[in-house]
Amino acid sequence: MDNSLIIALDFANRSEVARFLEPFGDRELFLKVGMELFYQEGPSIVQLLKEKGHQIFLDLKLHDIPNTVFGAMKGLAQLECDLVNVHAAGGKEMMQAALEGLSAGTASGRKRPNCIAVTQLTSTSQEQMNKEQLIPITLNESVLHYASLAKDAGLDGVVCSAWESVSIHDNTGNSFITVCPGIRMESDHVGDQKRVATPEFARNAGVSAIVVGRAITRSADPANSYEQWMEAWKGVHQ
Ligand SMILES: O=c1ccn([C@@H]2O[C@H](COP(=O)(O)O)[C@@H](O)[C@H]2O)c(=O)[nH]1
Repeated sequence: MDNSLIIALDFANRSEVARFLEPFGDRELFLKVGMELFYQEGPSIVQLLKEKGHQIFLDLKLHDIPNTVFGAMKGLAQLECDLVNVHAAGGKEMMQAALEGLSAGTASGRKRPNCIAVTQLTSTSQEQMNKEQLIPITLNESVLHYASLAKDAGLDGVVCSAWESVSIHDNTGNSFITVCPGIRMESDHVGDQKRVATPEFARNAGVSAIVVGRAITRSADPANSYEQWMEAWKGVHQ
């Protein structure tokens, strides 16, 4: 997990994924399969990508009653992904059920996937949280609260913005994973993201892994773009 750059495969189907991955050749990557791709292609897309040696973050953000999340995670565990997630807003009991489901579905002798909780989506602003979610505290406080809840539930880390990573690590310890989307180069379009940060900022904030989607997937030269992102993220020439 440490210092990974996870590419968000926000594509509609496997043909688009194959076209995107073609220029990377045999390079083994850390790939995120989210709702768009999974709902179209189902579990077989995960199996296909794993057979090619890629690590997988299955980003389905489960949020339901504990019993349902238990059953869903038990099934998802059989895909043997590296990382899965839930929404912390589902509560501590739901997060514990997610872990129990993962353990129940993981074959004996295998390590269960890491499980992390979304705190506040990186597309959420302070104003939106206060006015729409009616949470009358600062966004940073809300993120820290959800991170503590996730830690108490036994989860391995959280999804947050790079801006919150230092305070989360201060509160929960450095081994608690912070996975951060909303990463942009200075010149990139922010789009629908609200809490954005550059890869350099994320590195200096001790972020465990960054998630990069459109800046790479919509690039005219994705393999070259990936190299540039890796340089910016790691701070060295690969
Ligand atoms: O809080 C969150 C949780 C998940 N995401 C996901 O990350 C990528 C970001 O894509 P970009 O194109 O780099 O903006 C996308 O798949 C989201 O579903 C997030 O952005 N924020």
